[in-house]
Amino acid sequence: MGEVDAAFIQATEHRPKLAIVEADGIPLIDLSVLNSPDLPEPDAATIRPLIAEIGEACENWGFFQVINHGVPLERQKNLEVAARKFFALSKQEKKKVGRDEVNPLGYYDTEHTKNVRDWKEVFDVTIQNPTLVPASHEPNDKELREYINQWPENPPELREECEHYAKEMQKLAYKLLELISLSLGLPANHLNGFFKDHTSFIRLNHYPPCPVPHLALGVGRHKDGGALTILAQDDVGGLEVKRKTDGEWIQVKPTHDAYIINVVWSNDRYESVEHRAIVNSEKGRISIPFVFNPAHYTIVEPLEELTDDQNPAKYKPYNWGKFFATRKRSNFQKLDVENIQIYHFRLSEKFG
Ligand SMILES: O=C(O)CCC(=O)C(=O)O
Ligand SMILES: [Fe+2]
Repeated sequence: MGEVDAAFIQATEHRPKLAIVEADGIPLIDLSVLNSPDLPEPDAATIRPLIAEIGEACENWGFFQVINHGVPLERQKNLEVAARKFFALSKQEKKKVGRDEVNPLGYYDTEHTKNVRDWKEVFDVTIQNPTLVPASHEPNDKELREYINQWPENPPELREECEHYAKEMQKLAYKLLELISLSLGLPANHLNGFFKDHTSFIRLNHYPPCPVPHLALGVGRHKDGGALTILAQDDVGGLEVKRKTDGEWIQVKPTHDAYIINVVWSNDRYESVEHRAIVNSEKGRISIPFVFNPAHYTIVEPLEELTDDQNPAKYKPYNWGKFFATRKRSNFQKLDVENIQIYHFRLSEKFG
């Protein structure tokens, strides 16, 4: 292995099989009925089949892809090009916008997932600039801190491309939230209140070619922490999703002009799914998650409408900002305990 730091090496059971598992991919859902300029506002009967499809995809997979989503392709492509230019700069240039203990936005190349180092570098941007978050994870500390974007000098267009892209992602996120609400039998705007002062962000992921793709991962297995992730990937491929039915890792093949949607919340009715990214020895890869998060003061708890005697709440209420602050803190260093995850807020099985 020679030049590869042992911090990157996965335990045997987590190493990727590089042979592709041939399997039905995650569901592909066509949103054209929402976006066709020829149609008037879609009425309930027109979108009913779409809602059923979304409900099924969430229930069976927790992941799905959308096409004809209304986001102009050039928004994504332009951001990808700008991201590649940024990551091609020298380490020294990139570290000028490096993240630190005070401001976790910007460039970072030593993230660990489950205590193993990821074979990647990232650039994080918040959408509401500045974003307010709790200064510490201590429950009684009410102090807030501002996270502020750090823009590199080069490429100069990175900022504008991120901002354009963020606008499109917000539009798509609200559409998806409405569809998801409807698929849960709730009014379309039911979830919007949670996202009034949302604290969403965009991450640019770059996975450089890796000399030991059978031993390391671009990002180790994890569940996303926000409410909803909208992920764009380039045409290299590497995303794998753990299939619920048998625990097999399934590749999400890159699909032209599609976004991958990962639904994270809803009292386990729709369970967030584990996923990871594998790397390869030849090609660098870019992926761009947009993570839709509520405001820091939001108390996240199972919706009353989704709980009853038969389906009691499976999570304790928790403060979103404190959860986020704790997670950010533990992402910084290799810790002896596992990084905080949503399931740490799960009530014990006897309530579940
Ligand atoms: O690169 C990918 O396809 C997945 C990235 C991811 O899961 C993440 O950044 O949370
Ligand atoms: Fe993820």
